[in-house]
Amino acid sequence: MTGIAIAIDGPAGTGKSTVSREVAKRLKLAYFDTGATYRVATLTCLREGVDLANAADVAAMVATMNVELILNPANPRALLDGEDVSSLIRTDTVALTVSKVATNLEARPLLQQMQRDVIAAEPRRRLLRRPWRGGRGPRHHHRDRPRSRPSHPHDRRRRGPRGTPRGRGRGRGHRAPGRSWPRQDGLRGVLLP
Ligand SMILES: Nc1ncnc2c1ncn2[C@@H]1O[C@H](COP(=O)(O)OP(=O)(O)O)[C@@H](O)[C@H]1O
Ligand SMILES: Nc1ccn([C@H]2C[C@H](O)[C@@H](COP(=O)(O)OP(=O)(O)O)O2)c(=O)n1
Repeated sequence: MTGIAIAIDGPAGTGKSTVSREVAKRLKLAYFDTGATYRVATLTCLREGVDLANAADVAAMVATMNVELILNPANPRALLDGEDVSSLIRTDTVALTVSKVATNLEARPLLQQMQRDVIAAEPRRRLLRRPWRGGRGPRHHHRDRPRSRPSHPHDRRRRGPRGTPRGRGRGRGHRAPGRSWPRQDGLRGVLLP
C-alpha cells in the first residue's frame, strides 16, 4: 500500500480546508492546497492582462509563472515571483474568475503536472491534498509538456523593458528559505523545516 486517501466533501465554506489543515498538522503531513495553484494562475493572468477566455494565452502564462507554495499546514502560503499572494488569491476578484482557468483544457494539464511535480519532490513527508468539488481534467503525460519556455506576447511586459523582474525586487531567481525544488519556471513546493 502506498498511502491512504481521505475524501472530505461538502459545500463551500463548511470547513473542508480547516479540517484538512488540522489533519495534516496532527499527522505531521505537508498540506498542499491544489486549489491555490488555480488561484495563483488566475491572479497571474489578471495581473498580466491575459484574456481568460483565450485558452492558449492562459496556458502560456501558466507555463511560465514563478510560483512557490509553502506546504506547512500551520501557515500555508503562496508566493508569486517571491511575493506573498496568499490573501490576494482569496479575494472575490480571483474567486469569481478562477473557474475559467480551472476549466481551461490547455492550462489544466500544465497545472496538474506541476502539482505532480510538487508531490513527487516531497518524498520525506506525505502530502494531504485538499479535496475539491468538480470533474477530472484530461490525463496529461510528461512528454506533452513544452520543453522550453514558450514565447508569449506578455513575456516582454512581465520582464520589463530592460529585463527587470516583476514583484518587489525579488524576481525569478529568488529562492525562499527552506527546502525547495526549483524549476526554471512553474510551480514548486517549499516545506519549511
Ligand atoms: N468548526 C468550525 N467552527 C467555526 N468556524 C469554522 C469551523 N471550520 C471552519 N470554520 C471557518 O469557516 C470558514 C470556511 O472554512 P473553510 O475551511 O475555508 O471551508 P471550505 O474549505 O469548506 O470552503 C473559515 O473562515 C473557517 O475559519
Ligand atoms: N484539484 C483542484 C482544486 C481546485 N480546482 C478548482 C476548483 C475551483 O474553481 C478553483 C479553486 O479551488 P479552491 O479549492 O480554492 O476552491 P474553494 O475553496 O472550493 O472555493 O480551482 C480544481 O479544478 N482542481
